[in-house]
Amino acid sequence: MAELLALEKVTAGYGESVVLEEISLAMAEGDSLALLGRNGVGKTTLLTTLMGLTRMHRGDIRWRGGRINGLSTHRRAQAGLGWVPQERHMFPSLTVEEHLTVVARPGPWNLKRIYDIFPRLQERRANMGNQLSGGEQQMLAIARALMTNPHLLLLDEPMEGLAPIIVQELMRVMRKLIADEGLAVIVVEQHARLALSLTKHAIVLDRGRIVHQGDSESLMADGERLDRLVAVA
Ligand SMILES: Nc1ncnc2c1ncn2[C@@H]1O[C@H](COP(=O)(O)OP(=O)(O)OP(=O)(O)O)[C@@H](O)[C@H]1O
Repeated sequence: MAELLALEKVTAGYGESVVLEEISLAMAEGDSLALLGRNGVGKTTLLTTLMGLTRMHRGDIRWRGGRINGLSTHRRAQAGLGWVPQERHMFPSLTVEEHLTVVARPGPWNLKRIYDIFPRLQERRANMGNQLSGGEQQMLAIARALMTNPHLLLLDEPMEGLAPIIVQELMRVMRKLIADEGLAVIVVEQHARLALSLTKHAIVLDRGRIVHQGDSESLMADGERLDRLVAVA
């Protein structure tokens, strides 16, 4: 499989402060990566660095063969990086359908396919952004990123604060996206086992450095190691 994304010794942070140190990783087209680690170790910062929102001190980011270090967030989104931020960023004055249509770009994902995969959003198509439950907002945040027809979806704690039944529904959708649609994803998750069950590969960060890199299945099978690395309950 062709290389989709590669980070080479990326050191990045905010202003003078360094949060990520010497991060190197590579993903192929259609690959899926769980990004794990305790609170505050730099997982969100890694996603925002991919989107060009932090200060890169050193290193290179390669995207589909070209260096993108200097590209703006907007250009990265145009190049196929789809970001679903933790805060979801819904607009109170737009309907569900407007959230989806304003960002639409040509490609396999369109309104019909989005409504097929998220029937709940079709039911809510005329509701405003501030009239949605937390679960519906998360579905809309993912759907909106899909409407940009990304080559890689970056998901920042998609399950956070959601009821178990909604988590199940989102897991079903994400499994479909990854396994059936072959969409490449990076998923940051506090629920390590959920993220590992979805993905092929896993990375664990600690204090801004990669402390484990391997396939998700073996990390899942080694519960003791997993608990030690991410301190899950
Ligand atoms: N905008 C910012 N400006 C300065 N420092 C920041 C900023 N955002 C995050 N940090 C710092 O960067 C470090 C890593 O934070 P980050 O949010 O990337 O971690 P995380 O692993 O995603 O944690 P969490 O699971 O709590 O979201 C923390 O020390 C945090 O205080």
